[in-house]
Amino acid sequence: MTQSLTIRTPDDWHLHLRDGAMLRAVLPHSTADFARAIIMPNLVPPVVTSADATAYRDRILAARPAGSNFAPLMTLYLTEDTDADDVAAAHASGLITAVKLYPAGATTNSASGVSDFDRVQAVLERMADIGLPLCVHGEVTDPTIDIFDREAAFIDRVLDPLRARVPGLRVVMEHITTAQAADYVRSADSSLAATITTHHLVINRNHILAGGIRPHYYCLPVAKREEHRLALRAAATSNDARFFLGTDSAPHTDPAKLQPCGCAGCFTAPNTLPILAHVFEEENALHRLEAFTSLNGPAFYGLPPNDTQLTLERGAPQIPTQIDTDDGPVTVFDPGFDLDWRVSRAFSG
Ligand SMILES: NC(=O)N[C@@H](CC(=O)O)C(=O)O
Ligand SMILES: [Zn+2]
Ligand SMILES: [Zn+2]
Repeated sequence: MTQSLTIRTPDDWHLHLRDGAMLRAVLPHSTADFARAIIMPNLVPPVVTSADATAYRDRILAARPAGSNFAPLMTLYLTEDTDADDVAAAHASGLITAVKLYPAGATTNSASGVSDFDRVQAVLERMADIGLPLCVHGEVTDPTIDIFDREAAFIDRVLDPLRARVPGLRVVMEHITTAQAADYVRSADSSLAATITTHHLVINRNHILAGGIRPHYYCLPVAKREEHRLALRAAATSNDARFFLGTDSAPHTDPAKLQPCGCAGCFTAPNTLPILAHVFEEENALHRLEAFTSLNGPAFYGLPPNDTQLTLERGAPQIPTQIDTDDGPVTVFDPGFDLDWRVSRAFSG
């Protein structure tokens, strides 16, 4: 039985850090295990301009624990009024790594997102020209489409036409939850990739709804049938470079989750690596964990992999069930099984 595994330090290609007290409380849980992360821009108000991104990046840098070199890779929130010149300048200066597309109304804080795709065509064409990736929350917002079908419908109705209208645009389908999304990524060329979350490798929709409703498992896109979870496991452990980790760690306070209309999001930053080691070991794919967490993402984004290392070792990790923030407690995602891998802190700085 493998007792330890040393890999290049992972990156998180989809992370919500929030702001203020929440940022200060959750950030150390990412800086402990990850060297870089793509920072989601769905603050209230959203991170829309390069000036917004500069200010947010500075708040993140200021909130890092002493000695941390964690690098926030900033994104801009695409709106129908986004200025292509501002985006191009933010890319040229190295400020941003991607632009994020939220269909208006699809998820948490997406009201400023896109309804009329004609209005973002020029920005997308400019992004294709300069090689700046578009990260996509891939769900249709048509209320007549069943929530469990919204990702698959998005591929046919929105994403495939959009990619055809903007040839060369590099796209990341974020937090994929279906076999259809994994198949679509495989069917495309290397301009298309996908992030897969920690929790979607662990739960299916029964975990949310059977035997009582479990708000802490509610996230968007909502977890689907078991066959889709298995398809995501197959994709994540396949060594296909188009699939990589984006935790979508999305903290909300317990009062915000545990109410008649609770918020969507799972907080997975503290225990993602122990959970992934468990999942990859179950799939006899521990030797492929590094590609998923540390190699495929940098390759897609044209960045070098980290030159530092992280060691996972056999043993129960010390992970709180809940963390305290000045905004209220935040519950850590419970995988529903005992963890037998932990990050070795012996050599970490
Ligand atoms: N995934 C979620 O359920 N929630 C995210 C938004 C998102 O990534 O869609 C959040 O910001 O809380
Ligand atoms: Zn999303
Ligand atoms: Zn997210």
